[in-house]
Amino acid sequence: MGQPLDTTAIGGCNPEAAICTREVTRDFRAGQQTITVLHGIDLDIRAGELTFLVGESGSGKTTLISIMCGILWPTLGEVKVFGTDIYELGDTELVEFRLNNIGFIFQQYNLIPSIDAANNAAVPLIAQGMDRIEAREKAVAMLEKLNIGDQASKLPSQLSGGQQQRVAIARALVHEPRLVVCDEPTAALDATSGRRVMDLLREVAVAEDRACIIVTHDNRIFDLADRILVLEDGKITHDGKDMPEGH
Ligand SMILES: Nc1ncnc2c1ncn2[C@@H]1O[C@H](COP(=O)(O)OP(=O)(O)OP(=O)(O)O)[C@@H](O)[C@H]1O
Repeated sequence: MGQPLDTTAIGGCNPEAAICTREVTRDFRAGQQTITVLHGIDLDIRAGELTFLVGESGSGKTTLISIMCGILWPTLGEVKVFGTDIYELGDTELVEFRLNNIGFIFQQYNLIPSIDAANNAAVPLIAQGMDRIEAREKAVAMLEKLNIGDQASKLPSQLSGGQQQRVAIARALVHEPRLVVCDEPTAALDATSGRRVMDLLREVAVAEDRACIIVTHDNRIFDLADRILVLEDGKITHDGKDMPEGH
């Protein structure tokens, strides 16, 4: 943990890096103008660590994690996830790669309103082809770990915001993906529930062959990071175990 990776290996990417970005740039069109949101990001995310990505609103955090998990194409640059150059994959292969390797927790929970909490949490397992009863059992077990097992049969509309967020977290973790990417996973939670979510992320998402990236503004959990990256105006300006002075 904490050792700098040798970035001079194969194509600039160390084969041991869980995620490797090289010269990742992302532009958006705004009317007649082009705005560059990410400026040539070079990063190696190590397996076995909780990596936090922090930065002011608009600094590009969501854009960067979306690129890292295969849902937003970079304008330029290369992204490897566990050695796979994800933007070189065909559409179907990319969907399959995401399904089998990546769990997302986004700020919008995107739960399916017409099915209950357990079936929402079971979605990745069912998409992978698991029998529905077995998938539901695993989903309920994950909801129990998040302390909302008693809400398993409720529709999303019958749950509080924090409970809906935990269903979304259960859905992201239920298939034990190798990469878990979270945008503000504790923002809607009280301190105790937030700690529980972080404990679960460490349990499920941190292992020798797994990686976890968390975008957060929540200074209650900064002490739980193994590594903190600060993004300012689309550039990484800090990379260390602790927050930089003045933040
Ligand atoms: N689809 C888009 N079209 C145009 N501009 C966009 C688009 N997506 C993001 N942007 C712009 O890119 C910049 C970075 O946005 P991004 O959401 O990555 O920032 P962020 O650091 O995650 O912010 P926050 O903490 O508020 O979520 C912002 O100026 C935003 O307006």
